[in-house]
Amino acid sequence: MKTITVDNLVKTYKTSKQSVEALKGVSLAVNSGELFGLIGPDGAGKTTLIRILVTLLVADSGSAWVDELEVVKDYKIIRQRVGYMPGTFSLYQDLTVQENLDFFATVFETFIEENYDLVKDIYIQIEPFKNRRAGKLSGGMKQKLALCCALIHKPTVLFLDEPTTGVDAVSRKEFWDMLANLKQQGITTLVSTPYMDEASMCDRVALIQEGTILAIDTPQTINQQFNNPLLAVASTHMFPLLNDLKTYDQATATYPFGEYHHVVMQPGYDPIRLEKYLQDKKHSGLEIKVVSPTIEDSFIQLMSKNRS
Ligand SMILES: Nc1ncnc2c1ncn2[C@@H]1O[C@H](COP(=O)(O)OP(=O)(O)OP(=O)(O)O)[C@@H](O)[C@H]1O
Repeated sequence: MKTITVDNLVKTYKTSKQSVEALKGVSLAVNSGELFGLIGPDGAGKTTLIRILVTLLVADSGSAWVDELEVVKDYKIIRQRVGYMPGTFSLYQDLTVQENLDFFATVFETFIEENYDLVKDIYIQIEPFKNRRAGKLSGGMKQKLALCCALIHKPTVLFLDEPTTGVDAVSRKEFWDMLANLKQQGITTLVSTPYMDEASMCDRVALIQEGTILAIDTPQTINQQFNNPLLAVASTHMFPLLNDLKTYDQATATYPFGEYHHVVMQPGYDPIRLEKYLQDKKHSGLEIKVVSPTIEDSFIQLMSKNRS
């Protein structure tokens, strides 16, 4: 069963100076119980799509359904069924943790105790700070409180807009563990993120760029479509190395990747010729190794194909 269906959505923002086509005919479907990632850089259209699905924004054309309800016609019922965590911290900074929770529970005419099983794991982590004002929490704790508030009425579908942006690595990991737990409880989640490495935590992902979906599949399947040889290259001077690799005729793409530069090579490239080329350019401490593509490499390839 599909819990979210998006069919050819178009949304253009018009200002007096310019017109921005934020969604250029986006279609996708999220299965019931799925943890679905919407992955894309800043400005890709993630927030626009989520805001249409949670009924806060109306598309110019196309249609969308959440929990088999149409987003424009059935907006009132959808608002009761979904949990939504916007990208910017949207809780009351001057209220304490407990007061924020009580407030959201009251709005949805429920009590924390009523759906305690659902929020228990998260609530336990924020409980020690329950008398602290929300504005004084760390980034990771703010995210946990916002997630708890979004879950308080036991939604069937959860929409999370960049919940891990600006959050430290440990809190990011904890957050994804919480999402995996919610999946066990049958909640369908659509989560957006600019971090490509987070794709591997999702059942399926859609890669979005400039309002266009470039791929929708499991992270594994997307990765299998990367079929060029890939090298990781390092030397003592990484910046000139990057420039020299970019101008090498058998390299189709070069980009910094952790401690190395990743270089996508043409099929049948000559490894000895590459090494000689870099030695002639006076690079010392050269390290060249063949590596397997990560999901990030696959996304970078898909995005550069879309741009060219
Ligand atoms: N209210 C608005 N008025 C004009 N342009 C807008 C408005 N909201 C978004 N945009 C533009 O629409 C495009 C898509 O923005 P959107 O916020 O949906 O992207 P995003 O993937 O969520 O990225 P971000 O993380 O930067 O929010 C961007 O070019 C953005 O500048």
